[in-house]
Amino acid sequence: MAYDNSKRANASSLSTMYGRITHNENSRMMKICFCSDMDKSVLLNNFDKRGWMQVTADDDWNFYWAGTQTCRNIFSVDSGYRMHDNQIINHFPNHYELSRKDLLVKNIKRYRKDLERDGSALAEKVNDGGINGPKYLYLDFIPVTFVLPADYNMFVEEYRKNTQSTWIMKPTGKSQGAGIFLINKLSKLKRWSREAKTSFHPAIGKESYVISRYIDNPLLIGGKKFDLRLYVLVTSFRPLKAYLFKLGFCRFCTVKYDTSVTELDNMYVHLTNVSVQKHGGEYNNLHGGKWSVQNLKLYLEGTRGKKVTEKLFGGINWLIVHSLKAVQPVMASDRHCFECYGYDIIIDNNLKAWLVEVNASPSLTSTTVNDRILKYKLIDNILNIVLPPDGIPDVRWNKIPSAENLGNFELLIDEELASQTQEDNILGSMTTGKQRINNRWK
Ligand SMILES: Nc1ncnc2c1ncn2[C@@H]1O[C@H](COP(=O)(O)OP(=O)(O)OP(=O)(O)O)[C@@H](O)[C@H]1O
Repeated sequence: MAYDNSKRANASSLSTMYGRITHNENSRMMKICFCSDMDKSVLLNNFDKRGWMQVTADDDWNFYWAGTQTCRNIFSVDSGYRMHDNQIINHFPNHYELSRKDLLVKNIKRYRKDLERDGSALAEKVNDGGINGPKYLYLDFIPVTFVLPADYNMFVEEYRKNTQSTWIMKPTGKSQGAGIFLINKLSKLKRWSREAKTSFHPAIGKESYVISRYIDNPLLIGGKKFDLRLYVLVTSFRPLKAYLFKLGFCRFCTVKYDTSVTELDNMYVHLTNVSVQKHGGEYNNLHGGKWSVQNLKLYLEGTRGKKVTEKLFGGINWLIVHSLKAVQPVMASDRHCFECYGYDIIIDNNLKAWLVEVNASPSLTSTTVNDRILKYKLIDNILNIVLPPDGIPDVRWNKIPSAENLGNFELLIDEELASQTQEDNILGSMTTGKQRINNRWK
């Protein structure tokens, strides 16, 4: 879709009907015009409930729930499109700095290096005697990852340090488990490269992949692997303002976890994506292999204790905040934008949380009744946070929602409100005092 200013002129039919929405008394009577690339009931029902009117992208919209590509088009220099103060949109133009697997890793690695160079205590390293050398004490929350083909030689070096490790290969440009496979031998990677005609020679390779150390000791419940899907709303990157939706869920594999080599290609054992699991014979349509985060918390408090459970969830908040801080310098923090990210997190059996991926367009498809309720609430709560108290999109608003408008979201960080305090709180909920911080990550 191409955008140009002439389209804004074409939008006059609606503008004259309702008038440009401005912050005067009349505006309170006016309808909000929304545009959506997605035909999802959880979205449309929410807009409908608010009495909003659907318009096309060529009209003068106030609120756009767009696909990532549409958003990039709108912000592209070529489009010449200028948003006015009463327009907001659900993506940051370069969200891919966080949501593309290779860029996420690159940004986190750079963030750690920058902190290290600045002598920050956050970049402290510890030598746990492992063959892989010193680890970051507080920022070791992504599995060791390389981008292929660019980092092939570095990967081989790492692989040779421990040839017993399993690795997971993921194409950077795909989702829903497509093209993912596990390897436990370099020869398997080489064979695949030959068969797929994909060269891992840095100068020749075309499609890019990430290869990550496979977390082979996931926390199992009922013998099955699961990951967490958490929703994080960012309303600004500079200053950073982020909220965590408390109603996340676990997504379970349908087949019991099994590390034997014969099961390495069995994706029902290893990949937690619903898009993969729903094709399995064991998939349950009623609960969809999902469990609420609240249930997980109760289960962990009962089986492992309250303290370690709190520490785990503090650690999750910590990794979310620092993944956002890692992309903060490179994100175009346009005031018209907000974004709801789907965080995929795996917990290992030592109750350590690992960030697997961040999705910029988490699925709004509902696979179960509970799913529909949850996603409807998610959208409702997002709207309450991104809209000023009078409900009219306005980029001049200070983006400080009232406590009652947070709904099921909790504030993770608002650098404008109290920069250090919240970070301390997050760290504090993981542990208190330096010594205990050290213990946390040992
Ligand atoms: N390093 C890892 N260790 C263990 N399991 C992993 C690892 N990376 C990914 N997985 C598993 O593979 C699944 C798919 O990985 P990932 O989410 O990165 O890919 P995707 O296909 O892009 O998924 P999505 O549709 O969520 O975008 C994860 O949900 C998780 O179950």
